[in-house]
Amino acid sequence: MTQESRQQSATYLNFSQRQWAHLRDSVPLTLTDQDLDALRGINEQVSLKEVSDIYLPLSRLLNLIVNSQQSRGVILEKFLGKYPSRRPYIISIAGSVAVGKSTTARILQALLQRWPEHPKVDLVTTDGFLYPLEDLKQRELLHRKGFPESYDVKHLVEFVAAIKSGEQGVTAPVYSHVRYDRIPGKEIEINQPDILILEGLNVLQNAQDAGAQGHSQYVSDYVDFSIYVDAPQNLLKQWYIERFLQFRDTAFSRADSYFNHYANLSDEQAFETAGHIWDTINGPNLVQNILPTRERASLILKKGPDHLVQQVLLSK
Ligand SMILES: Nc1ncnc2c1ncn2[C@@H]1O[C@H](COP(=O)(O)OP(=O)(O)OP(=O)(O)O)[C@@H](O)[C@H]1O
Ligand SMILES: CC(C)(CO)[C@@H](O)C(=O)NCCC(=O)O
Repeated sequence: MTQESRQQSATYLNFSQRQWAHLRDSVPLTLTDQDLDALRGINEQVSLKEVSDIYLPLSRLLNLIVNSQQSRGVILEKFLGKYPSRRPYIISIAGSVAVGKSTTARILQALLQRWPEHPKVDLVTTDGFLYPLEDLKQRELLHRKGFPESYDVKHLVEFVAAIKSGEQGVTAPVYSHVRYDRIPGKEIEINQPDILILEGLNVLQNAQDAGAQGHSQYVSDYVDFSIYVDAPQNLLKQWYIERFLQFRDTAFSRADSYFNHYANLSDEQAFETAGHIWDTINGPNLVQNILPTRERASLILKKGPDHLVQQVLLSK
């Protein structure tokens, strides 16, 4: 047994893909045609078998956990004589660049919204809290994009704290992968959701991390349930390069794309360029700042080839 699997078996219940898929059987869950259309719109590459084997049991688990928090509200109501103010349940999704955090987050949002008890599920990515590109350039942090120092952590924590305390009209900047920067003047407004899904590289970071020190509070202080999407590093690099090649043929050719000059790269040049960005930025960030936070997660989804989840680890 490796040190990694020994550590994980001490703190996590370990399910194979098949064992996990069975856990949805106890409550029959069916998807309507409308649900299926919505899910296909999220990412055509995700198979519906994957949705029902992996994400439906996960949405069932989350539904049970959120309900238990709502029951706690009822107990407090009896004790206090009034229902405590609404506090959104916060689920975070962490993991490497290109592991599929956004896709996982959007699938979960769609599935959780189907449960009658908590229809309002909002989704925010921490990408919006990266410093603007100009600031990153001035501070010579462009080659550190995604590292802890490239985020406005104070702003991010204030945002999450305001949502958790039940405030209305809480806003966040919006990031665009095409522009490679936040969109000037554009904001997302969050209004007392039942559940907030917060997705980003840095959501499990805290004061123990060398690169993330110097703050009095962290996002993880406000998170109720955390998910880490995991995959072997060779696959992550491959997925990053594949996405880069896809973008070269689509988004990069847009006039407002930061990577517009990459649109005409040959296959070989694009492969080289993406591999270099991975080896110099995203790979080192994964090893130094993201992977060390994995075992803090309440649940780990371990992916293999084709993005298929092969193992699920649930914190004991
Ligand atoms: N479940 C899945 N099945 C098949 N392909 C997937 C799945 N999830 C993600 N992908 C593909 O993997 C790539 C990365 O996915 P996504 O953009 O969701 O990752 P991310 O972790 O949010 O990345 P980033 O941090 O760079 O924004 C995309 O090309 C996407 O189409
Ligand atoms: C925006 C982040 C940091 C996270 O999603 C990432 O996609 C990124 O831009 N990384 C920097 C290196 C690169 O261009 O991939």
